[in-house]
Amino acid sequence: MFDVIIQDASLRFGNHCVFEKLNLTLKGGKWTCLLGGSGVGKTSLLRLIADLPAGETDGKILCQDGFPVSNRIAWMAQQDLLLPWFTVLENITLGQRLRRSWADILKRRPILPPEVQDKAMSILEKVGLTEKAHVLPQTLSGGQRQRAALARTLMENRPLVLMDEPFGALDAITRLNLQDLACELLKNRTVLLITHDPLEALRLGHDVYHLRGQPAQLTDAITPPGEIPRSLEDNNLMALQGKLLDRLRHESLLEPLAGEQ
Ligand SMILES: Nc1ncnc2c1ncn2[C@@H]1O[C@H](COP(=O)(O)OP(=O)(O)OP(=O)(O)O)[C@@H](O)[C@H]1O
Repeated sequence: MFDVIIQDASLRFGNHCVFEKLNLTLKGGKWTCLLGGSGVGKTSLLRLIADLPAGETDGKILCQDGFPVSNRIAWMAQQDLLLPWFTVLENITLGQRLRRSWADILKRRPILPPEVQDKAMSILEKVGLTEKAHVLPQTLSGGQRQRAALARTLMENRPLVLMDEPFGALDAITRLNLQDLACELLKNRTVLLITHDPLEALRLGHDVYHLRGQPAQLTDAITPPGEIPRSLEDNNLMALQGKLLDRLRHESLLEPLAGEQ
């Protein structure tokens, strides 16, 4: 487990400075949650960490252990990005399929070696999708599709997991269940989760940040007490949610006022 240090990150699209000299440490093996209004720069920050930038960028992404961050990242998005013509099993082993070498192909090695297939089936069992391994994604519910996407993320077995509103489109109960499942299965990974839901951030985040303004800046971290996923019956959580909602609402009320001046 290693910290990921984002140092003096800047992003600009022409005259639009999204953020400038932004600093953030993702603690090793912990969940960092990021809230913020639409268009403030959350996804852009994720893309910058994953080295998928658009626009002019600056700054450094450092791993505490000195190794580069590339090849250590798994990504989970709001859209499950399952390929409709592949079965669930084929989808979750997509990375392994795409990384087949010419030698594997020329030597006619199986597309999925037995050990990869076993690992995939064991992950599908963990996310409760054993029965769905050989069906197409179109036959799955929204929650099942996101569980398949989580399984694909787990197949990649990367220490740093970047999640861009992965539960945003789900109903409240499915969302809570998937939050619990993700917490269990991503234990000891370093996770950066973007969400619009303060309760989700407070249930899952060891550190919760709010990105606001233009150029965007991070507020100080909120560090709710207790293990994650935190219980909904935790009074602390509800009190913090109230404060955070107030802060987020205050920001959205300020925006049109600033525009009027
Ligand atoms: N390729 C691009 N070219 C120009 N501007 C861009 C590009 N990508 C993003 N932007 C701008 O950068 C800003 C930040 O976008 P970003 O997608 O990071 O926001 P966000 O906080 O993730 O928003 P949301 O919560 O709505 O997804 C926005 O103003 C957006 O219009």
